[in-house]
Amino acid sequence: MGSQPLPEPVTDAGREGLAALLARPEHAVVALDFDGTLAEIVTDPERARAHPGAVPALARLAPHLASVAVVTGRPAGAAVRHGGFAGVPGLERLVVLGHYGAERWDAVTGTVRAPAPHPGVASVRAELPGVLDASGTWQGTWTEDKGRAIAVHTRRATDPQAAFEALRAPLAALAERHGLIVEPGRFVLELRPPGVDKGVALAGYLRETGARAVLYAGDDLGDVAAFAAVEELRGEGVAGTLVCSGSAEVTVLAERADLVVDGPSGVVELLTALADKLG
Ligand SMILES: O=P(O)(O)OC[C@H]1O[C@H](O[C@H]2O[C@H](CO)[C@@H](O)[C@H](O)[C@H]2O)[C@H](O)[C@@H](O)[C@@H]1O
Repeated sequence: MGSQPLPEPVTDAGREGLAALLARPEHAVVALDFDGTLAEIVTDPERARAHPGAVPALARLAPHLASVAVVTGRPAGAAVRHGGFAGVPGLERLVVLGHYGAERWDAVTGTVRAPAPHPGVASVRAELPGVLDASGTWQGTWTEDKGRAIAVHTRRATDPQAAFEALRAPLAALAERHGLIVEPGRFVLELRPPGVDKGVALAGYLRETGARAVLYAGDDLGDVAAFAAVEELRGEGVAGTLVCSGSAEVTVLAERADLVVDGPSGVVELLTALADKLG
């Protein structure tokens, strides 16, 4: 069986980023979003699982690198569970930055570090049913209580886009009343504490590891902050490659990416190609 061909970034910065990663992988971090990047989008978030090729590819790739990190809006423990990341040979140093960086799971300890919960979440939890009722009947709208944040999903609503648009303003007002922000995503509006995002989380982690190169892959609006952080870090001499896990639902990342691949299966092909090159 031959090697998986390595796709070529379309930008100079992306080509430089990939070349730096391949030249000195021990100084490189590969960081990836979970839903829509490592896992196919499904209608029920509880049923999301890492693409079957994702963990095997990461397990081959990670030993060559400074580190692999998953940077997700999910609670860190949920991402570990849905991803099947715990106890995998090769992923002994994996880190999951959950809740947009508010939580952290380290494979080396198997534990989650998290700050005290924001008090606004409990108030939002109490008021949300009333706000949803007052916003009209969006049949199929569904609430995911993530403990430190609450996500209102419209993917299963009769008109997902209309429900998303109609709920945006009332949920923003509810969040603001209690010191939270709204994080919009793929047919989801998440009410969560401010102060951290994927860019802050990723930049902090790259500084901690002393990485000189990073490849970041994402698919959704929450990943824009991570893209911006990588763009900024290029100015500080960290080589960066930005990968978009492409979908018809979100186009903003594709416009900024050095490389667009075909959803999670394309991400897995890329990870496999990198592992083949470094193996
Ligand atoms: O940062 P991510 O790893 O991309 O997590 C962001 C949100 O992902 C999940 O919702 C998305 O995936 C669901 C399962 O495929 C899908 O049904 C939903 O429409 C998507 O928005 C998750 O449920 C959220 O909690 C995450 O914040």
